[in-house]
Amino acid sequence: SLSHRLTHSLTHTHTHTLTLSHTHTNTHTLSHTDTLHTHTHTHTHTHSLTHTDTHTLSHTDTHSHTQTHTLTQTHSLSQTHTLSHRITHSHTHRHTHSHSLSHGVTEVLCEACDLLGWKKPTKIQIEAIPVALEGRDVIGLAETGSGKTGAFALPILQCLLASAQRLHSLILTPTRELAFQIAEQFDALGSSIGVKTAVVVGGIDMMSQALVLAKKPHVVIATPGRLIDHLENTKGFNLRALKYLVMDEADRILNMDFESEVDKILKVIPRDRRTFLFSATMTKKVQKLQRAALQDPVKCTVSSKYATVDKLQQYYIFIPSKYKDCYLVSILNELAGNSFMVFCGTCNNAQRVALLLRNLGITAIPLHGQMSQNKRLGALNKFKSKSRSVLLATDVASRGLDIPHVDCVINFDIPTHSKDYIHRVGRTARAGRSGKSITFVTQYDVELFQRIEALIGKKLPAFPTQEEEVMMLLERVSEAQRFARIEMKESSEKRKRPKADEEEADDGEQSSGVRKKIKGGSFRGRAKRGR
Ligand SMILES: Nc1ncnc2c1ncn2[C@@H]1O[C@H](COP(=O)(O)OP(=O)(O)OP(=O)(O)O)[C@@H](O)[C@H]1O
Repeated sequence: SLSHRLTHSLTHTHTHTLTLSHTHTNTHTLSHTDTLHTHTHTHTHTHSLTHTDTHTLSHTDTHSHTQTHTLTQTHSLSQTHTLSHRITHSHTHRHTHSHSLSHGVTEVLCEACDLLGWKKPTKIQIEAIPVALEGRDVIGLAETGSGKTGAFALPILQCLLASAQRLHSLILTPTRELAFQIAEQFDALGSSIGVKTAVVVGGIDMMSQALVLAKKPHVVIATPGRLIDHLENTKGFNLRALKYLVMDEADRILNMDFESEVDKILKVIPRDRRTFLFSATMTKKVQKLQRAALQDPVKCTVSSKYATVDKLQQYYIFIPSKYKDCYLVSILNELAGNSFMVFCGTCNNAQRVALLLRNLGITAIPLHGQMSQNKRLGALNKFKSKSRSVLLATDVASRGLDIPHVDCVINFDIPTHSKDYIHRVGRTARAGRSGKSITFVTQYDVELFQRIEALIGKKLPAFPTQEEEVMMLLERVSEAQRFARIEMKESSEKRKRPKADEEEADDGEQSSGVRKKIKGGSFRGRAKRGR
């Protein structure tokens, strides 16, 4: 009965020769892969026919609706069981709401956006999605927090809907946390159509990742180093059938740090693929962009120059280097009740300042590259769930992390690369919310600060502080500094000892408890202007 229906449907389609021949061309190209994929694509072919057919017939003939259903069931015989099954669902939907497509995004994905509370597409999504759906390569440049992830995830999901395939897309990101976050967004948008994702990042057991990869997910989200590891060492894993490559934070991925990794990856994925580059700051160096091997890309630029978000109030304070800790404590105290991300230049300083703040009763937690991956995720989750109000981070957290409730970003150590400034302050004032940033500028940082102002094309106002009040904290901050130094020393000795339980720095939450030696309760309770 199946074949009968198929023939029937084909007959129908034959009347629409134009569309059909298009589908045929497609199949032809695709079948030039290995045997396994020819198999999958045969199904895709079937599906495409159905698609064309349904689309045309649905305006006139209700009967064709049922027909499509049966045909798509054929499709679900392929490996991609769940996805295909849901595809049926989406098609059925399309019949009932054939006009509620938005910017070319199909109904079922629009519904997933609705569930996330995305009422209308953001500017970059309006620009990039239709172009990506046309099958073009895209360079997407838009300010922080403007929904770039959705701008590349939706077209990929839609492509998967049209022709389901395992190991279909690869998203490269510079940091582990960002990889998890992107996977969450793919899962949220794609769960109703059964999309399977895998996160492949360092700091996590290779074996368990290999098992996940053996299940052949549709979308792999990876940091470059660990992906290479798997490409080289995990049997049966390859990306030879890849359809989409995305470089998120593309300027960073195309940077020197990832040079050899990216080159290796590009060698083992098909040339005949789509490539998307997205970032809030993009390299202008054509040479670097060429490395991504884009084919006639369309540039979707939403912000002119390196704009920071309108709803972000940016300040600086000019202070002597030796009083930085004191000013930090004073500002955290003055703006108590908010959530802060405080950026430090080194892992060591992030750790030190976290201990110092904790000694003063402020719920602070560090996040940096010398912590174990478990601790890193733990710290992020504690901050996300608001059980810690201050996250002390290095630039490992400056890009991409989407934590909606961050009210204030403090550049405790000024960023040495001006572009990092844009990414750091972009952790607040996301998706239309407002936020504040304060950059500490010491006698040593004037030139760097001027470079930042030139990059963003703005002169920043000074953040108002009362010097005398700040200085009143000096004694207590000095005491806390002293204890933090002792704790740092203790934990570094612990690490040096053989058989230390943890090789990497921990987050200090289980540290020696020196802070208990500082008498009295919480710092805030006693501060002059505390609230
Ligand atoms: N159409 C939309 N409507 C409302 N919110 C959206 C929409 N698209 C994305 N968002 C939300 O906006 C937030 C920021 O999105 P996203 O993380 O993709 O930003 P980004 O542009 O990648 O930022 P960054 O440059 O910092 O990486 C997320 O919480 C996301 O859920």
